[in-house]
Amino acid sequence: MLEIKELIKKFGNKTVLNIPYLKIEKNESIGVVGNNGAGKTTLFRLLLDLLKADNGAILFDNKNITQTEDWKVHTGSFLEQGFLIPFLTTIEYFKFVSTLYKMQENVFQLQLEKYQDFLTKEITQNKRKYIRDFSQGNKVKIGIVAAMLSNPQLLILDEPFANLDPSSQIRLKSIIKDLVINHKTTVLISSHDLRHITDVSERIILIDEGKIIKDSPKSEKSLQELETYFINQIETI
Ligand SMILES: Nc1ncnc2c1ncn2[C@@H]1O[C@H](COP(=O)(O)OP(=O)(O)OP(=O)(O)O)[C@@H](O)[C@H]1O
Repeated sequence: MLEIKELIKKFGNKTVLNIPYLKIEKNESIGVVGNNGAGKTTLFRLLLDLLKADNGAILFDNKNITQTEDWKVHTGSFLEQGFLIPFLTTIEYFKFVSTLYKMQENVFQLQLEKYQDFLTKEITQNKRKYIRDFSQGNKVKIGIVAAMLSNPQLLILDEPFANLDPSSQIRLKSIIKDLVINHKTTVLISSHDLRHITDVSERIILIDEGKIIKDSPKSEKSLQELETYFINQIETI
């Protein structure tokens, strides 16, 4: 589904991402981990064509994402609150998103129904409340649901668990697992929480200073290796 070749991103003189090659197959669930500033968000922004690479290419179904729009309708993402439109109500925003993805009304309604529990009553019952007036965590929920609304082939979420309460984290993990198992969605998620990541991902990619230093299937052993890596990072500070 996705192929990255010779990808380099610099800010000024500093190379913040350098990935010679990475392949992501359809229906993989991938967790991206790494310390602050490692390059996780930069990778996601490049995958979404929100940043221009200094070198290399990203292919979605063999087509360069900078040269075609085809992948956009198959990709759902939520990286940060800048993706939201604060002066809209939740339903107005979801409707806007459904239009972008050319969703039929009945499919849109079914999808909304599916995510009612995750959104919780605070969001679903406050129909006239603007997105700007919701709490940080509830804004994140709205952004995540918008990303999943169209049942995308590829779902990219940056730190989705960070602002969520424990109940919402559990609900989100169950939703992500359902997407992977029942809808064959390809999922790329970053998180600083190794437990959340290993709960929802079958493959874990570790980034350090812009480079992939570990890429392995999830297992007790790989989780231990990750924990050791992060402990060693403390000792080298
Ligand atoms: N617009 C920018 N201008 C300059 N440097 C940037 C810019 N965006 C990111 N960087 C730098 O690129 C590097 C990678 O940042 P990135 O946000 O991708 O890391 P991250 O792994 O997502 O970190 P975090 O876990 O803190 O979210 C950092 O050194 C960061 O300071």
